[in-house]
Amino acid sequence: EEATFEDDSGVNDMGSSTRRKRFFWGDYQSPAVENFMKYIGSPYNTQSPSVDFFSFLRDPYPLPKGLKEPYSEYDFVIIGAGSAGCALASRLTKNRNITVLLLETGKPEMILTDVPAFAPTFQATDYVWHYYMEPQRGVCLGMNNKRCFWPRGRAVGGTSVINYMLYTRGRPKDWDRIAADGNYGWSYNDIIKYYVELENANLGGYEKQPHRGRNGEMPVEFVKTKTPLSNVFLEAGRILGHPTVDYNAPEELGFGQIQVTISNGRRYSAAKAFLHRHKNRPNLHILSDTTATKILIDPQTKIAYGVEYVRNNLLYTSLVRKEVIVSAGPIASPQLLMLSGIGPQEHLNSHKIPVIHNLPVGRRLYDHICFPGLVYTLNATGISFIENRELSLRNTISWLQHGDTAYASPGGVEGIGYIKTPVSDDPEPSVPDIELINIGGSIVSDGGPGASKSVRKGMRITESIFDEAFGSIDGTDTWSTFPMLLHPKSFGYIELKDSNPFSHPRLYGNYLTDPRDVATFVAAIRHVQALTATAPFQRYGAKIHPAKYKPCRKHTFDSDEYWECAVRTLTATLHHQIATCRMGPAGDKLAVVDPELRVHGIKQLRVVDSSILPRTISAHTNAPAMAIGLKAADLIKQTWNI
Ligand SMILES: Cc1cc2nc3c(=O)[nH]c(=O)nc-3n(C[C@H](O)[C@H](O)[C@H](O)COP(=O)(O)OP(=O)(O)OC[C@H]3O[C@@H](n4cnc5c(N)ncnc54)[C@H](O)[C@@H]3O)c2cc1C
Repeated sequence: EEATFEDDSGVNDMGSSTRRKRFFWGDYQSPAVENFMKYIGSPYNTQSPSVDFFSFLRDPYPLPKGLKEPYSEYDFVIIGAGSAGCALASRLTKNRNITVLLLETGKPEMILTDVPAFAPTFQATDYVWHYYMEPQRGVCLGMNNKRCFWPRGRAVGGTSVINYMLYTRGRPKDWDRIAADGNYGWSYNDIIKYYVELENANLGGYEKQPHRGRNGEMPVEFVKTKTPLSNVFLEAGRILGHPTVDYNAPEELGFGQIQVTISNGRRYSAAKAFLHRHKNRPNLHILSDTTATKILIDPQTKIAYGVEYVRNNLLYTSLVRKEVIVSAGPIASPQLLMLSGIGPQEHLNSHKIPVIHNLPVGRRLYDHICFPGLVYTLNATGISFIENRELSLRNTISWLQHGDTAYASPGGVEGIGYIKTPVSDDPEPSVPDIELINIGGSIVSDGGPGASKSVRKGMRITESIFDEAFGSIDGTDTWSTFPMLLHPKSFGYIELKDSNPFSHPRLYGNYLTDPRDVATFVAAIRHVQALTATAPFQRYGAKIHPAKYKPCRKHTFDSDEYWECAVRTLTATLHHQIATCRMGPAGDKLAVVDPELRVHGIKQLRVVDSSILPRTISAHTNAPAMAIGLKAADLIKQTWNI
C-alpha cells in the first residue's frame, strides 16, 4: 500500500512557499459508527473532505486575519492539541516573538462536549480514535470480539474533551521515584509547582491549603450534585480506618469527595483552559482537522527540521527554526516517532522504514485497568443516579441555569479512596495499590427502557454477557465502586501495523499476565466487601449482586476463582496508557527521551505528553499531562533563552 502525491505546490498568502501536494492514501476510512451521534464528531475521511453539519456549534480556531495558509516556518511546531500540547502552546506563545504552529487531527469542541454526563457517549463518536487492543487470551472476555476498546480523544483539547474530568495528582512518592531513577527535576517538590500553577481550586475548605493553586486556568471543584451514597462511602471508609481527606494533598492516604475539572456544571478541557483565551494571539496558529504524518529529520546530522502534515487532502510541510514537539499522546506519539525513523531498529526494518535512530519506542506500556462488575443492590429507591430518572427536561433547564443536576456529574463518580491491600509488596506505606472509584450508581444506571446504555457500550461489553450478568437489575437503584489497579506488574507494548500514518498501530496490553495483579484485584474486592458490611451501607441494605458470567459458570460465586474470572471477563481500562516514549537518563536502556524530554540521539525534537511517564503513578493522567506540558514549557524556554 503506498501513498501517492499529485503536485499542487503553491505560494501561501504570506508570500512564502509551502510544499503542498494533493494527498491520497489507500483505504483509510473513518471507523464505522452506527448512529446519529457520529455526526457530532463528523467523520474524518482522507478521500473526500467531510461536510461538517455541526461546524456552527463548534468553537473555531481561525488563523489570524488576512492569513489563509500557515507560514512555511515556525519557531516550534507542536503535534497534538491535547492535555499537554494545549498547556505547552499557551506558555510558549506568551512571548509574542515566538511563533508556534499547533496541529490537531480532531475538531474543536462543541456545546455537547461541555456536558459532563455525556462523557461516555463520546466514545461512540469521531471525537475519539477508535483503537482496539490486540486480542489477548484470558482477558477482555466479555467485550465485543474479546478485545478491549482503547479510545483516545481526537479534538482540540485532546482526551480532556472526552474524559471523565476526575482530577488527581499522584502520591509524592510516585514522583520521587521517577526522580530517583535519574530524572532530575521530576520529584514531587518539582512537579507540585506546576499543579499549583495550573489550578484554580474552588474546593470549599481545601483551597487555602499551601499545596493548592487559586490563580491557574483550570478550575478544580467538587461536583455540585451528589447522591446520599457519596457520604455513605466516606463514612464507611472512616469506620475501616480511612480518614476523609483532600486526596490530592501530599500528606495521608484516605477517601475523599471527587475533585473535577468542571466549573458551573460545564467541562473544562485543556483547550478551554489554555487555548480559548489566547486564540487571538497572532503568534499562535492552530490547525484542526490536520494530521501530522512525519517528522522530518536529517539522517546525517540527526536534527529535526520540520513536519509533514495532511489537511483537506493536501500534504504540507512546515519547517522549524527551533524544535518539533510531539504531543500526540501515548499511542500516536510513539507511532509518529517510528514512522519518522526513530524506534526499534529491527521493527522499523520489518516495515521498510529507514532507521535514523534505534530507540526502544513503544516497548513499554503501562495502563490502569479496573473492574466495573462489583455492583450492590439497595433497599431504597431514588437514592442513586439513574439515567431515566435524572436526564429529564426539567433537569436540563436547571443545568443550563445553575450548572447542577446529574448533567453536571462526571458519569456518576462521587469519590475516590486510596487503599493499600494486604497483598501489596510495596514497602512504602504511603503508596496505595488500589484506587476505589466511588459511583452513585453502577454500570446498570444507564439501562432500562430507552436509556442510552452508554457506559457498557463505551466499554464494548457484549449485550449477551451484560444481560446475563446484570439484566435482572438493569436500570434499578444500585451502588458500585470500580477498583483500579494502580501499579500493575504486567505491562504491554505498541508496534506499528504498517507504515501507513493513518493505520492504527498494534496495541498489546498484556493485562494480568503477572499473578500478583490478579491477587491485588481479589484483595481489593474483599476490602470492598468489608466496607459495604459497615452500618452506613447496611442502612441501605447494600447487597452484592451475584452476577453470572458465561465464562465463569464453573466457579462458585464469591470464590477467589470466581472473582479472578469476573475480572478477566470485564477487564476495563481507565485509559491511562503511559511509558511508550519513556523518560530516562542516558544509559537507561528503556528510555526514549531524557529528563528534559529531548529524544535521545536527536536534536531539536522533544516528546511532551503522558507517554513520557516512565512509571505508574497513583493518578488518572489528565492533570499529570497538563503539568508535563507546563514543565516542558519551562525547559524549552531555558534551552532557547526565550
Ligand atoms: C475515556 C477516557 C476517560 C478518561 N478519564 C480521565 C479522568 O477522568 N481523569 C484523568 O485525569 N484522566 C482521564 N483520562 C486520561 C487522560 O485524559 C489522558 O491521559 C490525557 O488527557 C492525555 O493527555 P496527552 O496530552 O498525553 O494526550 P491527548 O490529550 O490524548 O492528546 C493527544 C492529541 O494529539 C492528537 N493527535 C494524535 N495524532 C496526531 C497527529 N498525527 N497529528 C495531529 N494530531 C494528532 C490527538 O487527536 C489528541 O488530540 C481518560 C481517558 C479516556 C480515554
